Amino acid sequence: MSATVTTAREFFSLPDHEKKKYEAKSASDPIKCGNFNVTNNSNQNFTLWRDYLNLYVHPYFHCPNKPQLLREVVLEYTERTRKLARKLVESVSESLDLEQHYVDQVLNLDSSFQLFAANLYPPCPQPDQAIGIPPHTDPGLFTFLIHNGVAGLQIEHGGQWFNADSPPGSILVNAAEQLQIFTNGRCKSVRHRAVVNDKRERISIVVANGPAGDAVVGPAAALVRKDGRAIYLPMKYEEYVEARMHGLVKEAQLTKSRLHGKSILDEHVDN
Ligand SMILES: O=C(O)CCC(=O)C(=O)O
Ligand SMILES: [Fe+2]
Repeated sequence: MSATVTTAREFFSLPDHEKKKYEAKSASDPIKCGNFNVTNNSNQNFTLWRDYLNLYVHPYFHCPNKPQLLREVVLEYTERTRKLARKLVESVSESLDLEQHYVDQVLNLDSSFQLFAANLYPPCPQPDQAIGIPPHTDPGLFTFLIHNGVAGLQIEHGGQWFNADSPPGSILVNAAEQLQIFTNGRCKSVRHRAVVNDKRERISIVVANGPAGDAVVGPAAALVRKDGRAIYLPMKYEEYVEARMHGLVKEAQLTKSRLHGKSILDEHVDN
């Protein structure tokens, strides 16, 4: 885990012309880096303070060639975390009495869509007027987060923000949006944000573990029968991710789906 943090940090230290090759051109580039160090963009009145590197790592693996060790380290970390994510999904499903076969068939985790993100938050001279990442929930089933030992992650609970800094050597696990949808609202995706500080640079490594891109994710049939209704609309995961990315680009519509311009996580009532 520490090699992953260190090597990802080295990516940000590469000369600009190396990083430029991977500068985000389109939201769906499999390798993209950039920064959000912009003031007053669109509807926000605070500065976004973050450099990032985003990689699609499964089912197809994409990674810059430099720094030298990055490929090897990201490959190992993402393979191992994929196994862990699978175990967690299986455990949750088992606890909800869902058939293993059904879960495999619907989510198709052999082809799971996995995203690796490195976030770099440089020390910020005015941390109370900036934010690393604004409040959001993550796409996917489970998100795993590790960091370089500097505090910054906050989690919302009951309308309040709490520091949620995991101890060194541990992986913080957040339930994400498709888990909420699949469990028909039983596992709530965790709203979180990253704050910045004026003293120490912070690095976080986030792995978003989703179902397969072509999996149509809606509430599990057995849970819908039990609950008498599906509270979310089904949607193909890759379409969801794409729609969401456009939301991210516009900064305004974090979880808006294309479905009637309605957030897929807004409760959907049939009548
Ligand atoms: O850096 C953090 O603590 C949070 C990062 C995060 O939420 C994300 O990349 O989705
Ligand atoms: Fe997140």
